[in-house]
Amino acid sequence: MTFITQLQSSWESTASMVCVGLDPQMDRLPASIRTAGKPFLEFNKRIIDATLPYACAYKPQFAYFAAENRLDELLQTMDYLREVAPGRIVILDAKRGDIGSTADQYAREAFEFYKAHAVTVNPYMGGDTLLPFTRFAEKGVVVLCKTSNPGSAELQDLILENGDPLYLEVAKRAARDWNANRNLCLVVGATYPKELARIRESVGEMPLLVPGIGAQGGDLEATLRAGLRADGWGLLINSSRGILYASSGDDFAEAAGAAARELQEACLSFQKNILQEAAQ
Ligand SMILES: O=c1ccn([C@@H]2O[C@H](COP(=O)(O)O)[C@@H](O)[C@H]2O)c(=O)[nH]1
Repeated sequence: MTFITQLQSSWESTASMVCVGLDPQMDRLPASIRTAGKPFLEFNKRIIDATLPYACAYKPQFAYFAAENRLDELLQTMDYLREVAPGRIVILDAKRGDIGSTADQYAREAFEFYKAHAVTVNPYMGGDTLLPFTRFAEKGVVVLCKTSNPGSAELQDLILENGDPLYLEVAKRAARDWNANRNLCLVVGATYPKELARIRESVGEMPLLVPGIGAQGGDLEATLRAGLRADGWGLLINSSRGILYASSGDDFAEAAGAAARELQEACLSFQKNILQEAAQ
């Protein structure tokens, strides 16, 4: 099954567009988990179990595991997700990008070693550096386009000779030139709904991974209005800290489940209103 088919099936079967970010940070884990033999794995398992009914996707962030020398726990988290969440999409957020020969190794790492359904990549070295990823035709390649951080305008909003900002050129090339295997998705921050609307207009039905809801303060309704497709899907709404650290106590898993549920319900409620308005 291709990534796009899997993603569509995941949206519809879970009735959710929520992607739970797995960004375990040692100093934010509850004391009872911090002392476990494999604290990141233990934490992730509890979070996954609690959020599973409300999530269509999970996004482990590579840096959190690498910084603590806990990549074995990332691998075990990936195994656990395959075991308990078979219908969910797993995106390895590693933001890879390098010359082709090295990118080949990054692609093998994401798809063969970690067995992710998709990986995030940085396109700013050029389209040739995406090929090692996109040649895995069944896998998803999630290309940074307009990122959520406050400084993303510094380079991504630079105006080109054709009058377009750079991020829009990236979106257009993704839709026109880089998507031969129909396996691309773009990253667009929820902190930039106007830009999100311009990107949606340029890329047709392409799925968009949208971080920035929760801890970064993105506007959920504006995001959905800007980016939902006519079928009511098309967006993966990521929240990491807003779900993982909804409570710092021993009730952290219940609190994470409640936060994921609240986000899922808010998405569905906005989705319903937006589709109803479009039908009028
Ligand atoms: O533009 C981007 C691209 C990636 N991210 C990643 O998403 C999560 C967001 O975490 P929150 O705690 O929900 O803010 C994190 O893993 C980032 O590395 C992003 O935020 N913006």
